[in-house]
Amino acid sequence: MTILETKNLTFSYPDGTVALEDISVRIEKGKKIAFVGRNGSGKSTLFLSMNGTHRPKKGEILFHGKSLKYDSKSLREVRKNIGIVFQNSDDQIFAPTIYQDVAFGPTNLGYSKEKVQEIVHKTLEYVGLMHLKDKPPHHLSGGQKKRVAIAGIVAMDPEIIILDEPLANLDPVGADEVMDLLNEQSYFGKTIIISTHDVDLAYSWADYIFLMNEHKIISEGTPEEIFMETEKLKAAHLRRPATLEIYEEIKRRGMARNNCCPRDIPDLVHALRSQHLLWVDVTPEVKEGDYINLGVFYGEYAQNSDYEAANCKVLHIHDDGLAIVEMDRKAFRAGSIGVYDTARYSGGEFTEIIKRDGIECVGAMGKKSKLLAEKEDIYLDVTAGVIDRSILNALAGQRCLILTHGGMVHHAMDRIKAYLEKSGINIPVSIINPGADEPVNQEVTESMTT
Ligand SMILES: Nc1ncnc2c1ncn2[C@@H]1O[C@H](COP(=O)(O)OP(=O)(O)OP(=O)(O)O)[C@@H](O)[C@H]1O
Repeated sequence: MTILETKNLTFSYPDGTVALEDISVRIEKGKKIAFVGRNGSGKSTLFLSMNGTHRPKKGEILFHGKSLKYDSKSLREVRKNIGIVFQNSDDQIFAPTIYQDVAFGPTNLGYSKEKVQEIVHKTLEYVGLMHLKDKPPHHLSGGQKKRVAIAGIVAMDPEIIILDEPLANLDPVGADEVMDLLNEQSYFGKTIIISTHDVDLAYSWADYIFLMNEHKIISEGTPEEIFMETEKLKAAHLRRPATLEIYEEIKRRGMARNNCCPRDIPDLVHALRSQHLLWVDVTPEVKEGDYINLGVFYGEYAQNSDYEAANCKVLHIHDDGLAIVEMDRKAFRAGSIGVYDTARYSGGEFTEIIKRDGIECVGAMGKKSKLLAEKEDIYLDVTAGVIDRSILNALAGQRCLILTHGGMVHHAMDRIKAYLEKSGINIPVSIINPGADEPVNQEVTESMTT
Protein backbone atom coordinates (compact mmCIF):
# COMPACT_ATOMS: atom_id res chain seq x y z
CA MET A 1 0.00 0.00 0.00
CA THR A 2 1.36 3.40 -0.98
CA ILE A 3 1.53 5.77 2.00
CA LEU A 4 3.37 8.70 0.42
CA GLU A 5 3.76 9.74 -3.17
CA THR A 6 5.25 12.63 -5.09
CA LYS A 7 4.13 13.40 -8.62
CA ASN A 8 6.34 15.39 -10.98
CA LEU A 9 7.68 17.49 -8.13
CA THR A 10 9.78 20.51 -9.07
CA PHE A 11 11.21 22.98 -6.56
CA SER A 12 13.54 25.99 -6.75
CA TYR A 13 14.90 28.12 -3.88
CA PRO A 14 14.17 31.87 -3.91
CA ASP A 15 17.65 32.60 -5.30
CA GLY A 16 16.71 30.57 -8.39
CA THR A 17 18.68 27.37 -7.50
CA VAL A 18 16.79 24.41 -8.92
CA ALA A 19 16.84 21.72 -6.20
CA LEU A 20 14.26 19.19 -7.46
CA GLU A 21 13.23 18.39 -11.01
CA ASP A 22 10.28 16.24 -11.93
CA ILE A 23 10.50 13.89 -8.93
CA SER A 24 7.95 11.06 -8.92
CA VAL A 25 8.30 8.47 -6.17
CA ARG A 26 5.98 6.06 -4.40
CA ILE A 27 6.75 5.04 -0.82
CA GLU A 28 5.18 1.80 0.39
CA LYS A 29 3.83 1.65 3.94
CA GLY A 30 6.03 -0.10 6.52
CA LYS A 31 9.11 -0.25 4.31
CA LYS A 32 12.66 0.87 4.98
CA ILE A 33 13.55 3.32 2.23
CA ALA A 34 16.89 4.97 1.40
CA PHE A 35 17.46 7.97 -0.85
CA VAL A 36 21.06 7.69 -1.95
CA GLY A 37 22.92 10.47 -3.71
CA ARG A 38 25.97 12.70 -3.56
CA ASN A 39 26.05 16.08 -1.77
CA GLY A 40 23.66 18.61 -3.25
CA SER A 41 21.59 16.07 -5.21
CA GLY A 42 18.38 17.30 -3.55
CA LYS A 43 17.66 14.78 -0.77
CA SER A 44 17.11 17.30 2.05
CA THR A 45 14.97 19.50 -0.18
CA LEU A 46 12.84 16.51 -1.13
CA PHE A 47 12.36 15.56 2.54
CA LEU A 48 11.33 19.10 3.46
CA SER A 49 8.86 19.03 0.59
CA MET A 50 7.42 15.73 1.77
CA ASN A 51 6.22 17.19 5.07
CA GLY A 52 5.02 20.46 3.56
CA THR A 53 7.89 22.71 4.73
CA HIS A 54 8.72 23.52 1.09
CA ARG A 55 5.86 24.13 -1.30
CA PRO A 56 6.63 22.74 -4.76
CA LYS A 57 6.66 25.00 -7.78
CA LYS A 58 5.12 22.20 -9.85
CA GLY A 59 3.67 18.79 -9.07
CA GLU A 60 2.07 17.45 -5.90
CA ILE A 61 2.57 15.31 -2.80
CA LEU A 62 0.01 12.73 -1.75
CA PHE A 63 -0.24 11.31 1.77
CA HIS A 64 -2.57 8.29 1.92
CA GLY A 65 -3.67 9.26 -1.60
CA LYS A 66 -4.74 12.79 -0.63
CA SER A 67 -3.00 15.83 -2.05
CA LEU A 68 -1.14 17.90 0.59
CA LYS A 69 -2.80 21.20 1.52
CA TYR A 70 -0.82 24.14 2.79
CA ASP A 71 -3.18 25.80 5.32
CA SER A 72 -1.84 25.70 8.90
CA LYS A 73 -4.34 23.08 10.15
CA SER A 74 -3.52 20.63 7.32
CA LEU A 75 0.21 21.22 7.75
CA ARG A 76 -0.02 20.53 11.50
CA GLU A 77 -1.77 17.24 10.76
CA VAL A 78 0.82 16.25 8.14
CA ARG A 79 3.76 17.08 10.41
CA LYS A 80 2.27 15.00 13.19
CA ASN A 81 2.26 12.02 10.84
CA ILE A 82 5.45 12.66 8.89
CA GLY A 83 8.25 13.42 11.36
CA ILE A 84 11.64 14.64 10.16
CA VAL A 85 14.92 14.24 12.03
CA PHE A 86 17.32 16.83 10.62
CA GLN A 87 20.90 16.10 9.67
CA ASN A 88 22.17 18.60 12.23
CA SER A 89 20.55 17.97 15.62
CA ASP A 90 21.24 21.58 16.68
CA ASP A 91 18.67 22.69 14.07
CA GLN A 92 16.07 20.58 15.86
CA ILE A 93 16.76 20.75 19.59
CA PHE A 94 16.05 24.10 21.22
CA ALA A 95 14.33 23.67 24.63
CA PRO A 96 16.25 24.34 27.89
CA THR A 97 16.14 20.68 28.98
CA ILE A 98 15.94 17.32 27.25
CA TYR A 99 12.62 16.63 28.95
CA GLN A 100 11.12 19.86 27.63
CA ASP A 101 12.44 19.23 24.17
CA VAL A 102 10.83 15.81 23.88
CA ALA A 103 7.65 17.18 25.49
CA PHE A 104 7.33 19.92 22.86
CA GLY A 105 5.61 17.82 20.19
CA PRO A 106 3.10 15.97 22.41
CA THR A 107 2.25 19.27 24.20
CA ASN A 108 1.53 20.91 20.84
CA LEU A 109 -0.77 18.03 19.99
CA GLY A 110 -2.91 19.21 22.91
CA TYR A 111 -2.35 16.24 25.25
CA SER A 112 -2.92 16.64 29.01
CA LYS A 113 0.10 17.27 31.27
CA GLU A 114 -0.16 13.71 32.64
CA LYS A 115 -0.28 12.15 29.19
CA VAL A 116 2.67 14.29 28.01
CA GLN A 117 4.65 13.15 31.06
CA GLU A 118 3.81 9.52 30.39
CA ILE A 119 4.86 9.79 26.71
CA VAL A 120 8.10 11.64 27.48
CA HIS A 121 9.14 9.19 30.20
CA LYS A 122 8.40 6.23 27.97
CA THR A 123 10.29 7.73 25.03
CA LEU A 124 13.34 8.82 27.05
CA GLU A 125 13.48 5.38 28.63
CA TYR A 126 13.23 3.89 25.15
CA VAL A 127 16.20 5.87 23.81
CA GLY A 128 18.19 5.34 27.03
CA LEU A 129 18.33 9.02 28.04
CA MET A 130 16.07 9.03 31.08
CA HIS A 131 19.03 9.67 33.41
CA LEU A 132 19.83 12.86 31.49
CA LYS A 133 16.30 14.28 31.30
CA ASP A 134 17.05 17.50 33.20
CA LYS A 135 20.27 18.30 31.34
CA PRO A 136 20.43 21.14 28.80
CA PRO A 137 20.73 19.60 25.31
CA HIS A 138 23.86 21.60 24.41
CA HIS A 139 25.76 19.64 27.09
CA LEU A 140 25.21 16.38 25.21
CA SER A 141 27.46 14.53 22.76
CA GLY A 142 26.56 14.38 19.06
CA GLY A 143 25.19 10.85 19.40
CA GLN A 144 23.10 11.75 22.46
CA LYS A 145 21.70 14.82 20.66
CA LYS A 146 20.73 12.61 17.73
CA ARG A 147 18.84 10.33 20.11
CA VAL A 148 17.05 13.33 21.66
CA ALA A 149 16.05 14.50 18.17
CA ILE A 150 14.74 11.02 17.33
CA ALA A 151 12.94 10.86 20.70
CA GLY A 152 11.22 14.18 19.91
CA ILE A 153 9.86 12.69 16.70
CA VAL A 154 9.01 9.23 18.12
CA ALA A 155 7.07 10.96 20.96
CA MET A 156 4.61 12.24 18.34
CA ASP A 157 4.02 8.67 17.14
CA PRO A 158 4.17 9.57 13.42
CA GLU A 159 3.35 7.06 10.68
CA ILE A 160 6.47 8.00 8.74
CA ILE A 161 9.86 8.84 10.23
CA ILE A 162 12.23 10.62 7.85
CA LEU A 163 15.88 10.99 8.82
CA ASP A 164 18.32 13.15 6.88
CA GLU A 165 21.76 11.48 7.08
CA PRO A 166 20.96 9.77 10.41
CA LEU A 167 24.50 8.52 11.00
CA ALA A 168 26.43 11.71 10.13
CA ASN A 169 29.13 12.36 12.77
CA LEU A 170 28.28 9.30 14.87
CA ASP A 171 30.89 6.77 16.02
CA PRO A 172 30.27 3.13 14.99
CA VAL A 173 28.58 2.14 18.26
CA GLY A 174 26.45 5.32 18.29
CA ALA A 175 25.52 4.66 14.66
CA ASP A 176 24.52 1.12 15.52
CA GLU A 177 22.34 2.33 18.38
CA VAL A 178 20.51 4.71 16.06
CA MET A 179 20.00 1.93 13.50
CA ASP A 180 18.72 -0.36 16.29
CA LEU A 181 16.13 2.30 17.16
CA LEU A 182 15.09 2.62 13.53
CA ASN A 183 14.85 -1.13 13.07
CA GLU A 184 12.65 -1.36 16.12
CA GLN A 185 10.38 1.42 14.85
CA SER A 186 10.23 -0.40 11.53
CA TYR A 187 9.31 -3.59 13.38
CA PHE A 188 6.42 -1.64 14.97
CA GLY A 189 5.13 -0.90 11.45
CA LYS A 190 6.48 2.61 10.90
CA THR A 191 7.67 3.63 7.46
CA ILE A 192 11.30 4.73 7.75
CA ILE A 193 12.92 6.94 5.12
CA ILE A 194 16.57 7.94 5.29
CA SER A 195 18.99 9.86 3.10
CA THR A 196 22.59 8.78 2.92
CA HIS A 197 25.71 8.60 0.78
CA ASP A 198 26.82 5.57 2.74
CA VAL A 199 26.37 2.85 0.13
CA ASP A 200 27.22 0.06 2.59
CA LEU A 201 24.43 1.20 4.91
CA ALA A 202 21.86 1.60 2.13
CA TYR A 203 22.73 -1.78 0.62
CA SER A 204 22.53 -3.76 3.86
CA TRP A 205 19.59 -1.94 5.47
CA ALA A 206 17.06 -0.71 2.93
CA ASP A 207 14.14 -2.62 1.42
CA TYR A 208 14.02 -0.20 -1.50
CA ILE A 209 16.35 2.50 -2.79
CA PHE A 210 15.95 5.69 -4.83
CA LEU A 211 19.14 6.88 -6.47
CA MET A 212 19.40 10.66 -6.87
CA ASN A 213 21.71 12.77 -8.96
CA GLU A 214 21.54 16.44 -9.91
CA HIS A 215 18.04 17.02 -8.54
CA LYS A 216 16.52 13.99 -10.25
CA ILE A 217 15.76 10.36 -9.47
CA ILE A 218 18.03 8.41 -11.82
CA SER A 219 17.09 4.90 -10.67
CA GLU A 220 14.99 2.99 -8.16
CA GLY A 221 14.78 -0.64 -7.07
CA THR A 222 15.83 -3.21 -4.50
CA PRO A 223 19.38 -2.83 -3.13
CA GLU A 224 20.52 -5.77 -5.27
CA GLU A 225 19.11 -4.10 -8.42
CA ILE A 226 20.48 -0.64 -7.66
CA PHE A 227 24.02 -1.73 -6.90
CA MET A 228 24.30 -3.80 -10.08
CA GLU A 229 23.92 -0.60 -12.13
CA THR A 230 27.59 0.29 -12.27
CA GLU A 231 27.24 3.10 -14.79
CA LYS A 232 24.50 4.90 -12.87
CA LEU A 233 26.49 4.57 -9.65
CA LYS A 234 29.44 6.14 -11.39
CA ALA A 235 27.27 8.99 -12.66
CA ALA A 236 26.05 9.57 -9.11
CA HIS A 237 29.66 9.58 -7.77
CA LEU A 238 28.98 6.48 -5.69
CA ARG A 239 30.71 3.12 -5.45
CA ARG A 240 29.52 -0.42 -4.97
CA PRO A 241 29.16 -1.69 -1.38
CA ALA A 242 32.23 -3.46 0.07
CA THR A 243 30.28 -6.69 0.65
CA LEU A 244 29.43 -6.92 -3.06
CA GLU A 245 32.99 -6.10 -4.13
CA ILE A 246 34.40 -8.86 -1.90
CA TYR A 247 31.77 -11.30 -3.18
CA GLU A 248 32.65 -10.54 -6.81
CA GLU A 249 36.33 -11.21 -6.10
CA ILE A 250 35.53 -14.50 -4.34
CA LYS A 251 33.35 -15.46 -7.29
CA ARG A 252 36.08 -14.69 -9.83
CA ARG A 253 38.31 -17.15 -7.97
CA GLY A 254 35.67 -19.90 -8.17
CA MET A 255 35.18 -19.84 -4.39
CA ALA A 256 31.57 -18.62 -4.25
CA ARG A 257 28.20 -20.25 -4.60
CA ASN A 258 26.35 -19.04 -7.67
CA ASN A 259 23.42 -16.67 -7.71
CA CYS A 260 23.58 -15.09 -4.32
CA CYS A 261 23.78 -11.45 -3.44
CA PRO A 262 25.28 -11.21 0.06
CA ARG A 263 24.15 -8.08 1.92
CA ASP A 264 26.17 -8.50 5.13
CA ILE A 265 29.02 -10.53 6.62
CA PRO A 266 26.94 -13.63 7.60
CA ASP A 267 25.56 -13.65 4.04
CA LEU A 268 29.09 -13.39 2.70
CA VAL A 269 30.24 -16.31 4.86
CA HIS A 270 27.34 -18.36 3.54
CA ALA A 271 28.26 -17.39 -0.03
CA LEU A 272 31.60 -19.19 0.33
CA ARG A 273 31.52 -22.49 -1.45
CA SER A 274 32.52 -25.26 0.95
CA GLN A 275 35.79 -26.83 0.07
CA HIS A 276 34.64 -30.14 -1.37
CA LEU A 277 37.46 -31.25 -3.64
CA LEU A 278 41.10 -31.68 -2.66
CA TRP A 279 44.15 -32.70 -4.64
CA VAL A 280 46.33 -35.07 -2.56
CA ASP A 281 49.17 -37.59 -2.79
CA VAL A 282 47.99 -41.14 -2.00
CA THR A 283 49.86 -44.38 -1.32
CA PRO A 284 49.85 -47.09 -4.09
CA GLU A 285 47.34 -49.35 -2.31
CA VAL A 286 44.59 -46.68 -2.33
CA LYS A 287 42.02 -47.28 -5.11
CA GLU A 288 39.40 -45.05 -6.68
CA GLY A 289 36.20 -45.28 -4.62
CA ASP A 290 38.11 -45.86 -1.33
CA TYR A 291 37.62 -43.59 1.65
CA ILE A 292 40.60 -42.01 3.38
CA ASN A 293 40.89 -39.71 6.36
CA LEU A 294 42.64 -36.40 5.87
CA GLY A 295 43.67 -33.82 8.43
CA VAL A 296 41.98 -30.54 7.63
CA PHE A 297 42.42 -27.11 9.18
CA TYR A 298 39.06 -25.64 10.11
CA GLY A 299 40.13 -22.95 12.55
CA GLU A 300 37.42 -22.06 15.03
CA TYR A 301 34.88 -23.88 12.88
CA ALA A 302 36.36 -27.27 13.81
CA GLN A 303 34.41 -29.38 16.27
CA ASN A 304 37.14 -30.30 18.75
CA SER A 305 40.39 -28.60 17.86
CA ASP A 306 41.47 -26.34 15.01
CA TYR A 307 42.39 -29.48 13.05
CA GLU A 308 40.25 -32.50 12.45
CA ALA A 309 39.97 -35.55 10.26
CA ALA A 310 37.58 -35.30 7.36
CA ASN A 311 36.39 -38.47 5.66
CA CYS A 312 37.19 -38.22 1.96
CA LYS A 313 36.19 -40.32 -1.02
CA VAL A 314 38.86 -40.91 -3.65
CA LEU A 315 37.27 -39.85 -6.94
CA HIS A 316 40.16 -40.15 -9.35
CA ILE A 317 43.81 -41.24 -9.26
CA HIS A 318 46.24 -39.88 -11.81
CA ASP A 319 49.14 -41.94 -13.23
CA ASP A 320 51.61 -39.98 -11.10
CA GLY A 321 49.83 -41.06 -7.88
CA LEU A 322 48.06 -37.76 -7.22
CA ALA A 323 44.36 -38.14 -6.44
CA ILE A 324 41.27 -35.94 -6.41
CA VAL A 325 39.27 -36.57 -3.25
CA GLU A 326 35.92 -35.25 -2.11
CA MET A 327 35.42 -34.27 1.50
CA ASP A 328 32.40 -35.59 3.31
CA ARG A 329 31.97 -33.31 6.29
CA LYS A 330 28.65 -33.43 8.01
CA ALA A 331 28.49 -30.74 10.62
CA PHE A 332 29.83 -27.61 12.21
CA ARG A 333 30.31 -27.38 15.93
CA ALA A 334 27.27 -25.17 16.40
CA GLY A 335 26.82 -22.93 19.42
CA SER A 336 23.56 -21.30 20.40
CA ILE A 337 21.89 -17.89 20.61
CA GLY A 338 19.63 -16.83 23.47
CA VAL A 339 17.80 -13.50 23.33
CA TYR A 340 16.88 -11.89 26.65
CA ASP A 341 14.14 -9.23 26.73
CA THR A 342 15.37 -6.52 29.09
CA ALA A 343 11.87 -5.01 29.17
CA ARG A 344 11.14 -7.85 31.65
CA TYR A 345 14.34 -7.41 33.67
CA SER A 346 13.80 -7.59 37.39
CA GLY A 347 17.42 -7.37 38.56
CA GLY A 348 20.51 -9.55 38.80
CA GLU A 349 19.58 -12.30 36.36
CA PHE A 350 22.27 -11.78 33.68
CA THR A 351 25.08 -13.12 35.90
CA GLU A 352 22.99 -16.17 36.71
CA ILE A 353 22.09 -16.90 33.04
CA ILE A 354 25.72 -16.50 31.90
CA LYS A 355 26.85 -19.02 34.55
CA ARG A 356 23.91 -21.41 34.10
CA ASP A 357 24.09 -21.55 30.28
CA GLY A 358 27.88 -21.36 29.92
CA ILE A 359 27.60 -18.16 27.86
CA GLU A 360 30.82 -17.26 26.04
CA CYS A 361 29.73 -14.14 24.18
CA VAL A 362 27.41 -11.39 25.46
CA GLY A 363 26.08 -8.62 23.22
CA ALA A 364 23.67 -5.79 23.99
CA MET A 365 21.47 -3.81 21.63
CA GLY A 366 19.95 -0.51 22.61
CA LYS A 367 21.07 1.94 25.26
CA LYS A 368 18.73 0.59 27.91
CA SER A 369 20.14 -2.95 27.70
CA LYS A 370 23.71 -1.67 27.71
CA LEU A 371 23.03 0.34 30.86
CA LEU A 372 21.49 -2.70 32.60
CA ALA A 373 24.54 -4.81 31.69
CA GLU A 374 26.76 -2.10 33.14
CA LYS A 375 24.68 -2.11 36.32
CA GLU A 376 25.29 -5.85 36.71
CA ASP A 377 28.97 -5.38 35.86
CA ILE A 378 28.68 -7.64 32.80
CA TYR A 379 31.46 -7.39 30.25
CA LEU A 380 29.93 -6.91 26.80
CA ASP A 381 31.84 -8.76 24.08
CA VAL A 382 29.74 -7.14 21.35
CA THR A 383 28.23 -3.66 21.32
CA ALA A 384 27.92 -3.01 17.58
CA GLY A 385 26.57 -5.24 14.80
CA VAL A 386 25.30 -7.48 17.59
CA ILE A 387 22.98 -9.77 15.62
CA ASP A 388 25.48 -10.51 12.83
CA ARG A 389 28.38 -10.97 15.23
CA SER A 390 26.32 -13.36 17.39
CA ILE A 391 25.39 -15.42 14.31
CA LEU A 392 29.07 -15.65 13.29
CA ASN A 393 30.20 -16.55 16.82
CA ALA A 394 27.45 -19.15 17.16
CA LEU A 395 28.56 -20.67 13.82
CA ALA A 396 32.02 -20.99 15.36
CA GLY A 397 30.54 -22.88 18.30
CA GLN A 398 30.04 -20.17 20.91
CA ARG A 399 27.04 -19.89 23.20
CA CYS A 400 25.83 -16.34 22.68
CA LEU A 401 23.50 -14.12 24.66
CA ILE A 402 21.84 -11.02 23.20
CA LEU A 403 20.39 -8.50 25.65
CA THR A 404 17.77 -6.29 24.08
CA HIS A 405 14.22 -5.18 24.57
CA GLY A 406 10.73 -4.83 23.11
CA GLY A 407 10.48 -4.91 19.33
CA MET A 408 14.22 -5.52 18.98
CA VAL A 409 13.78 -8.98 20.51
CA HIS A 410 11.55 -10.00 17.63
CA HIS A 411 13.64 -8.14 15.08
CA ALA A 412 16.70 -10.12 16.27
CA MET A 413 14.80 -13.44 16.29
CA ASP A 414 13.41 -12.83 12.79
CA ARG A 415 16.80 -11.92 11.40
CA ILE A 416 18.59 -14.93 12.96
CA LYS A 417 15.85 -17.34 11.88
CA ALA A 418 15.85 -15.94 8.33
CA TYR A 419 19.61 -16.45 8.11
CA LEU A 420 19.47 -20.00 9.48
CA GLU A 421 16.61 -20.95 7.18
CA LYS A 422 18.39 -19.53 4.15
CA SER A 423 21.68 -21.24 4.97
CA GLY A 424 20.16 -24.53 6.16
CA ILE A 425 22.24 -24.41 9.34
CA ASN A 426 20.80 -25.52 12.65
CA ILE A 427 21.64 -23.48 15.72
CA PRO A 428 19.39 -23.50 18.79
CA VAL A 429 17.82 -20.05 19.09
CA SER A 430 15.40 -19.00 21.79
CA ILE A 431 13.90 -16.11 23.71
CA ILE A 432 15.16 -16.78 27.23
CA ASN A 433 12.39 -14.93 29.07
CA PRO A 434 9.39 -14.90 26.71
CA GLY A 435 6.17 -13.04 27.51
CA ALA A 436 2.96 -14.97 28.15
CA ASP A 437 1.99 -14.81 24.46
CA GLU A 438 5.37 -15.87 23.06
CA PRO A 439 6.70 -19.39 22.40
CA VAL A 440 9.47 -20.46 24.79
CA ASN A 441 11.71 -21.90 22.15
CA GLN A 442 11.88 -20.90 18.51
CA GLU A 443 14.50 -23.36 17.33
CA VAL A 444 15.10 -23.76 13.66
CA THR A 445 15.28 -27.46 13.00
CA GLU A 446 16.57 -27.93 9.47
CA SER A 447 19.52 -30.26 9.13
CA MET A 448 22.97 -28.88 8.81
CA THR A 449 25.56 -29.80 6.23
CA THR A 450 28.62 -28.11 4.92
N1 LIG B 1 18.36 27.60 1.23
C1 LIG B 1 18.88 27.36 0.03
N2 LIG B 1 18.97 28.36 -0.88
C2 LIG B 1 19.49 28.13 -2.11
N3 LIG B 1 19.91 26.93 -2.54
C3 LIG B 1 19.83 25.89 -1.69
C4 LIG B 1 19.32 26.05 -0.36
N4 LIG B 1 19.38 24.86 0.26
C5 LIG B 1 19.88 23.98 -0.64
N5 LIG B 1 20.16 24.60 -1.81
C6 LIG B 1 20.67 23.98 -3.05
O1 LIG B 1 19.73 23.01 -3.49
C7 LIG B 1 20.40 21.86 -4.02
C8 LIG B 1 19.94 20.61 -3.30
O2 LIG B 1 20.41 20.72 -1.95
P1 LIG B 1 20.00 19.66 -0.81
O3 LIG B 1 20.49 20.21 0.48
O4 LIG B 1 18.58 19.32 -0.97
O5 LIG B 1 20.92 18.40 -1.27
P2 LIG B 1 21.30 17.08 -0.44
O6 LIG B 1 21.24 15.96 -1.41
O7 LIG B 1 20.48 16.98 0.77
O8 LIG B 1 22.81 17.39 -0.06
P3 LIG B 1 23.68 16.84 1.21
O9 LIG B 1 23.95 15.38 0.93
O10 LIG B 1 24.95 17.66 1.11
O11 LIG B 1 22.92 17.08 2.46
C9 LIG B 1 21.91 22.15 -3.93
O12 LIG B 1 22.32 22.65 -5.16
C10 LIG B 1 21.97 23.22 -2.85
O13 LIG B 1 23.09 24.06 -3.05
